[in-house]
Amino acid sequence: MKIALFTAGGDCPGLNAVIRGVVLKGDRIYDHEFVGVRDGFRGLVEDDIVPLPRQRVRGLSKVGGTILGTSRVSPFDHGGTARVKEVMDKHQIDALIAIGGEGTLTVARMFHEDGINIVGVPKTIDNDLSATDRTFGFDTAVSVATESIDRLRTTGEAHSRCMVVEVMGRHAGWIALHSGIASGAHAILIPEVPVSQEQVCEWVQHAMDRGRAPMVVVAEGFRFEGADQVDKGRTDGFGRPLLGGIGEQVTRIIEGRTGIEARNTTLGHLQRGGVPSADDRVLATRFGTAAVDAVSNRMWGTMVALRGVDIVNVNLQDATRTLKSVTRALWDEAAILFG
Ligand SMILES: Nc1ncnc2c1ncn2[C@@H]1O[C@H](COP(=O)(O)OP(=O)(O)OP(=O)(O)O)[C@@H](O)[C@H]1O
Ligand SMILES: O=P(O)(O)OC[C@H]1O[C@](O)(CO)[C@@H](O)[C@@H]1O
Ligand SMILES: [Mg+2]
Repeated sequence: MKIALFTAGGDCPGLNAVIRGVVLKGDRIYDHEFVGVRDGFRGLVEDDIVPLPRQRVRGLSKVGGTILGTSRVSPFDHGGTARVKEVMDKHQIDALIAIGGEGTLTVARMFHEDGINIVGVPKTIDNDLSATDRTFGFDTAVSVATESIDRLRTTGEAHSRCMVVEVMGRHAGWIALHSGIASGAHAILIPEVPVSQEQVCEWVQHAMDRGRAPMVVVAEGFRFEGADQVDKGRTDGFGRPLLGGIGEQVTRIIEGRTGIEARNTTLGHLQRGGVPSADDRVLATRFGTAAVDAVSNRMWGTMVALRGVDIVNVNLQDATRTLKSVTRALWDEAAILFG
């Protein structure tokens, strides 16, 4: 078979390990031919296709980013499935492997419904896909955030300041929850659990009174009780608001209400860049080799997923139905130690 791979949506550590896993197993076991699509859906509608021989994927499992490039371009603004079929026919491509988050996989489901042979691989640092126990990229993002918080803690302690850290995650609080627990934060603020300004200041004051430099981890999608999400006033390539700015707001509120000096650090894209962790390399490689099995078995309209220690195949229809959110019970477990 001739198979085209593409990566779409935000990049994340491990994408190259998936590409390597697909191509090496596909070449060795099935004798498939591979091509790469440049910049996600942009390359698919603009016919930007490059050869992807096994030599091209050598040593890639430890390399961050994606050798294919990515974008948030929508295929439906540029001819949709009809155009994609045209490009596939021109290159005699039998099947697509879509590596992306919930947005990309939703489009993959639509392609499948329109008769395109496609298999998905879930990725995102946000870990917000319900059909898989974990997505690769998340472990690396949590490690980067945790190391950063550890560093902020020593400077916070030196100055007896409250340090606020804004982390990514879009509408899910997974990165905040995990990095906050790992670093022993005095408050973890997530989109799933709005809390009041009074409560946050009470935790900060309590930590200060115990002789600690208060550490607050806030997810970009958090909002105070009764308030709206804070965004940058700009939109992404698909017209959705870019989240960010809540860390600065939390910092000003803490200073204003408690008189404790506070500083905000927004980690931003540092969480997505650089080398993938060992765990993410392993998961991404396993997803890649399983995806090429799924294509070879013509399991169109499915994606690979982690269940326990096993890699399984799930229907894209089920996989894209709901986001995976942090439960109140999980947050409550962490909240016992706040303040
Ligand atoms: N419901 C949809 N209908 C049509 N196109 C969509 C839809 N959802 C997403 N897309 C297209 O797919 C692209 C990739 O999706 P998105 O930007 O949500 O990233 P993702 O794959 O979810 O990854 P991540 O969230 O980790 O960045 C979008 O920019 C958009 O062009
Ligand atoms: O790379 P962009 O377009 O700034 O998007 C940032 C968004 O992408 C993610 O990093 C991954 O979905 C989110 O956590 C964040 O809100
Ligand atoms: Mg998404």
